Amino acid sequence: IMDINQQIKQLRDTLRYHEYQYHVLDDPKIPDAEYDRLFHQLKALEQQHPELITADSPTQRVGAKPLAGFAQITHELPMLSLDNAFSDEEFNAFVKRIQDRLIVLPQPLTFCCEPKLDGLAVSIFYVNGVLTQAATRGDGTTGEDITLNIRTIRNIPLQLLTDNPPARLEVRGEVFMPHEGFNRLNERALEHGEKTFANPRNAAAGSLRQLDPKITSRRPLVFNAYSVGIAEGVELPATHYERLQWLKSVGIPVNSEVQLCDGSEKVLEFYRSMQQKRPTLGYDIDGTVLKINDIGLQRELGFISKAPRWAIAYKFPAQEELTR
Ligand SMILES: Cc1ccc2cc(C(N)=O)cc(O)c2n1
Repeated sequence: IMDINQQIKQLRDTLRYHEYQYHVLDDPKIPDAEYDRLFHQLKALEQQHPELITADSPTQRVGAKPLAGFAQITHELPMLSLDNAFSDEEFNAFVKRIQDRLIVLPQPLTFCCEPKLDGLAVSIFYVNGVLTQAATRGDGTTGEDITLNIRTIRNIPLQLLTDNPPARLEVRGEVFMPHEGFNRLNERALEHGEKTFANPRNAAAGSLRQLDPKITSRRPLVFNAYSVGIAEGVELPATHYERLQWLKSVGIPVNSEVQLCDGSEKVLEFYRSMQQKRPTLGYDIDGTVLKINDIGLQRELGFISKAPRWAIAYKFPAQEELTR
């Protein structure tokens, strides 16, 4: 039979595995009731042996008491905004600027293409595989420390799923609120005579800015990573797409619509297919993000003041306020 430490470790590993299957691979191996049973088994063991509780245990998602305010955090690498395109012509002009600039022009030019999630950009740090800090994008240079609130988002792992974690890893991505959770939240707010949110983006922002993590914990927030920031003690792949796959392999959720497109014609096909799919996704997007896939080329192209030369957000035409 296992001693308490072994029982606790096995329960934690089992819960982390099932969280990964459910939140990252969308392929749960056990019913929710079984997951809940294991979770409460761990909770009970930890309550009997509080000295064995660790901050990265799956039970430690909700902070104790509300904060008085948010500390400021300065990003080691600025969190940049994206230049916009509003037409095929503007996108093609973006591609032409790249082709004119590149010393060696690969044929075809490969883009990593993704939906542009309409939420809030955040930066999450893992030190030796453990979630240690999270911040809002803020003005791109300085954001707010929302670590306690980020820890409550169920699809963000408190620990990377690898035996060989990087010394330091910064994951950047978007926190958003799917339509189903948004509608439920507003219905409940109406029933309790509380204020409702105008749209899922505002609801996500309001939920992340709560000083009480217990409130954030009750909000249906989801995170999808879109890039790696700081990475120390790990050899990252040479393309953006492979880096996203690597993030998935260590337990970080990545949007399932991300795909590679060779050449601008295929990119415009992706843009149109996302526009078609938009009403069926179950969450708000306001366009697509199209990036040069090769990291070496990204480096060669660099940034214009605030935005990268190697990426563009091709937005959809503004829609009259969706009657959801
Ligand atoms: C570099 C960068 C900046 C903002 C981004 C924003 C999104 C987004 N809102 O989905 C996706 C990306 O790949 C981004 N990439």
